[in-house]
Amino acid sequence: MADILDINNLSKRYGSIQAVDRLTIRVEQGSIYGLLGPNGSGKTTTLGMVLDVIRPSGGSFSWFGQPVSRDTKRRIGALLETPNFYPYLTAQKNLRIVADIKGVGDSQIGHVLQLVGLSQRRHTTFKGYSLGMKQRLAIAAALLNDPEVLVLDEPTNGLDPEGIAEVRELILKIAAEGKTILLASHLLDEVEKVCTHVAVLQRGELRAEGPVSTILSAKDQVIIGAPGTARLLEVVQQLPFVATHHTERDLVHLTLQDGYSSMDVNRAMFEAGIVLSQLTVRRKSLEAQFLEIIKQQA
Ligand SMILES: Nc1ncnc2c1ncn2[C@@H]1O[C@H](COP(=O)(O)OP(=O)(O)OP(=O)(O)O)[C@@H](O)[C@H]1O
Repeated sequence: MADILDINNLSKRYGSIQAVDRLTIRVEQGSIYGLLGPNGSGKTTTLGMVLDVIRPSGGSFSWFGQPVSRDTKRRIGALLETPNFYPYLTAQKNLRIVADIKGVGDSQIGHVLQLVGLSQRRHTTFKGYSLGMKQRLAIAAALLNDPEVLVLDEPTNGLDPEGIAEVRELILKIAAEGKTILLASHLLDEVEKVCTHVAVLQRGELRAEGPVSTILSAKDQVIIGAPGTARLLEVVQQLPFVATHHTERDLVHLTLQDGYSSMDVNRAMFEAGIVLSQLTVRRKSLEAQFLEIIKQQA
């Protein structure tokens, strides 16, 4: 897959605050890429830099293999904050104004209204829209120039559950049209439901990156104990299907590679002549997984 966006050691410092610290990520064509992190982790600053509205302190990035330019910007649709629409004009008229500003003509208006599910309400004035509809209209505006990439900052912020569901569905629909999407979110649940890839940020630093299915997979933890922890640990270290392990008090905590279960652990221990005094499986929530990623390197 071709790279849409390449970010290389990108940094931003505000006085004593290192908002983004040598961030390196690649966004592949066709992905829905989530920047996930708590408030203040540098998501908005990162989006601002790649959209050329915030000047980096260091590092570089390229869009479609090229430095940022008017040409590359034309291929990107972005929604960093809720845009101002005219409250007393209809959705359609508002989009006409945006199309005019973007210099793209009216040809896409019907299509984008359809895409965001507002065709039926195109003659309603903006002030009569719910927050969810307003957000969808804003996304429609960002799509007017038929961009290859859509960049969204916290796209469901402030919406009610129905609005959140609508916007998430819309993101998937836009991606299904072949567009690449880069979005920032502090909601783990959102990234898990919507994104194909994720970069976890904390205090401006990259903590984990990759396909959502591997980074945020909520793996079970197998906890085992036996008299003689040293020998137990020795055997654990030789098991090829153990993904991670650590010791807490006298117990060894394991995560296993896909396709293996506590039964395999039990069998392997038995074969090594170890009789386990404890074997427990702890289901790990996604939330716990995320907190662990952040905690690991804090
Ligand atoms: N213009 C600025 N001047 C000084 N510090 C800033 C500025 N913009 C952002 N920061 C600081 O940089 C850090 C990263 O902020 P940023 O807004 O990028 O994070 P974020 O992950 O998008 O968080 P949020 O979801 O709260 O917007 C924070 O500590 C923030 O206070």
